[in-house]
Amino acid sequence: MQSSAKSMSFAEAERAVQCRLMPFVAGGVTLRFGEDTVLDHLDLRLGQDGCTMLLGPNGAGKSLLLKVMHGLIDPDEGYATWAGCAAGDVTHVQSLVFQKPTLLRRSVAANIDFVLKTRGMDRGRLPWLLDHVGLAHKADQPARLLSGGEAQRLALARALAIEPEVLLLDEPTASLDPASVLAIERIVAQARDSGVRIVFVTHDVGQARRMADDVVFLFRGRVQEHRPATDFFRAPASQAARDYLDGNIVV
Ligand SMILES: Nc1ncnc2c1ncn2[C@@H]1O[C@H](COP(=O)(O)OP(=O)(O)OP(=O)(O)O)[C@@H](O)[C@H]1O
Repeated sequence: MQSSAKSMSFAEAERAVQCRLMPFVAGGVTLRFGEDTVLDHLDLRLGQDGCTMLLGPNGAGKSLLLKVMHGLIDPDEGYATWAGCAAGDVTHVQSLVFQKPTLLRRSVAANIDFVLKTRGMDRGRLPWLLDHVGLAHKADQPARLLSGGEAQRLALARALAIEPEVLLLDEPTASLDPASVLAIERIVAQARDSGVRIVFVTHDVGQARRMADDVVFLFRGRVQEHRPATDFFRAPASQAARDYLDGNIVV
């Protein structure tokens, strides 16, 4: 029998390693809490590859948008789809990592193994995952004894354990020291290079410059700008983005 790889054209083979969940398309996404409209007719389209950095001032709606993308919150109006599928139907091929990881009161290794087991993944990947995030030497240590940076690396290992097509990151390096920040960025960049689509919320403009392929700038629940990173950082189009990058207060 001919192998499927051999029967594919080059273009088909190239498509096969791309993320099958893309594009992400949001149209008219509106979310209200009482009188407050926190996402306001938000439109967004994310293409096939790379790392999208989601920037914007406090309260702009970045975390809520990630939750809508991950199907944790249904908008009051509008739609959010991944390759045409409702966000809530594809959570099994997405991982969401928060600023403060919630770890099980077990060993480092058991935290990862739990995910592999419950998701029916190959448990033989455990040593590779531990090594990949630089925690092999801490495998048997209780997870609660990890430093902040190590705990976040463990959270990333668990997120990667399911072999996600999309990795959503909500300020994963806030409050980490520079070396830990770079360690996390390296792991995320490797995931991106292996075809995982990344959407990354940060307030660290240096990090955004290092990591971004494109930038979505959110302001008052709307997408104010969505542009290639080089264009955005060279000449942000909106006053709000200019103020944000200049460190002026924009609320
Ligand atoms: N459960 C909730 N009930 C009421 N208001 C909420 C709720 N969750 C979020 N909000 C409000 O929605 C707005 C957007 O919140 P969100 O957490 O998405 O902001 P953000 O851009 O991630 O901000 P930050 O940079 O400070 O993390 C904020 O004004 C917040 O107070």
